[in-house]
Amino acid sequence: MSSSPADHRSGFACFVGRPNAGKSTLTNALIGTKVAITSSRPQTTRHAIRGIVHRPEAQLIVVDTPGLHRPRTLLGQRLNDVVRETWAEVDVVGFCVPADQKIGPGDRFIAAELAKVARRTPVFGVVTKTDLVPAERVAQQLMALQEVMDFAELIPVSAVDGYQVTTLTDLLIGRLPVGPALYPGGELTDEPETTLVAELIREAALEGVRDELPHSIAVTVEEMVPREGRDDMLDVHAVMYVERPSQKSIVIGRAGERLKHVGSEARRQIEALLGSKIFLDLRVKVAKDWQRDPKQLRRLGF
Ligand SMILES: Nc1nc2c(ncn2[C@@H]2O[C@H](COP(=O)(O)OP(=O)(O)OP(=O)(O)O)[C@@H](O)[C@H]2O)c(=O)[nH]1
Repeated sequence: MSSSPADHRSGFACFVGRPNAGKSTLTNALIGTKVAITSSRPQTTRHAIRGIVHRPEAQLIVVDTPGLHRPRTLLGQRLNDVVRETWAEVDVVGFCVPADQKIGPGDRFIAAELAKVARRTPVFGVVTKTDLVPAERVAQQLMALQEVMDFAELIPVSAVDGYQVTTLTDLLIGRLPVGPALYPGGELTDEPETTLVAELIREAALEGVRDELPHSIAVTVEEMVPREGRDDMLDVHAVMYVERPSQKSIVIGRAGERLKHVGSEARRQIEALLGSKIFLDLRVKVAKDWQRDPKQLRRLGF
C-alpha cells in the first residue's frame, strides 16, 4: 500500500436509481474501465462490483448495487437486502434519474427509502444521460428532482460524453472521511476474476436474447486454468444456467448459432479484461426454477 498524505481521503460511494437509470455506465465512466455490467435491459446488475478511483489525494471506491424493485421472488428479496445493506455502509450515495424520462412512482419509491438514510449519509441528486436532451430539459429535470427530497448536491452528468464526470467525482471525494488508501494502487476491483468473467458471459448472453427474462440466466465459472505448456492462454470452463428447457433452446439458437455468437463476444471481453488469450468452454444447463430454490441460489453465488 502506498503512503498517503495527511489529508488523504478514502471511502465508499454507490449509485442508486430505477432500472436503466445509467448507474453502471456512470460507474464505468468514473472508473475508466469496464468492470460493472451494462446492458440495455433493466435489472442486470447483481453483484456489488466495486471499482476504485485512484488519485494522489483520495481513493473512491464505487459499489455498484442492483436496482431496488418490488420483490416477487426470493432472488428479488435478496437483491433488495443487498441494496439496503450497501446504503448503510457507504459514505455518500448518488441517486440517479435519467434526463430523458419523467420522474415517476419508481423514483419516488426509491427516494422515500433513501430519505431514511439521508440523515446519516449525504445523498446527491444526479441527473444522468444529459446528452440525450436539450439543456432546458436538463434544467427542468433538476428542478423536478429537487422536489423529490433534500439533496446534499444536485448535479447533471453524461457518462457517454463525459460531461461533469470529473466534477461529480470531486464532489463525491469531498464527502469521504480523511483516511489512508484502503486498496493498493492499480487495483480496479476486488471482485474475484472468476466473478467478473461470469458477469461478462452473462452480459453477452443477455445481449443475444432479445425477448425476455434477464433473471432466468445465471453463469458460473467452474475453472480458469493456464493452458498446459503455454503462458499466454487460459482455459475457461463456464456453465450458463437457465430455468427451463425452452429457454435452453433460445440461448443455444438454431444450430448453436446464438451460443457461438455469445461465446465469441464474451471471449473478446474477457481477453480485454484479463489481457490474455482465452479458450472459452461454455455449456448450457437447465437448473429448474433456480430463482426460487435457496440451495441453487447459494451454489450460483447469491
Ligand atoms: N445516451 C446515454 N445513454 C446512457 C448514458 N448512461 C447510460 N446510458 C444507457 O442507458 C442504458 C442503461 O444504462 P445502465 O448503466 O446499464 O443502467 P443501470 O442503471 O445500471 O441499469 P440496471 O443495471 O438495470 O439497474 C444503457 O443502454 C446505457 O448505454 C448516458 O450518459 N448517455
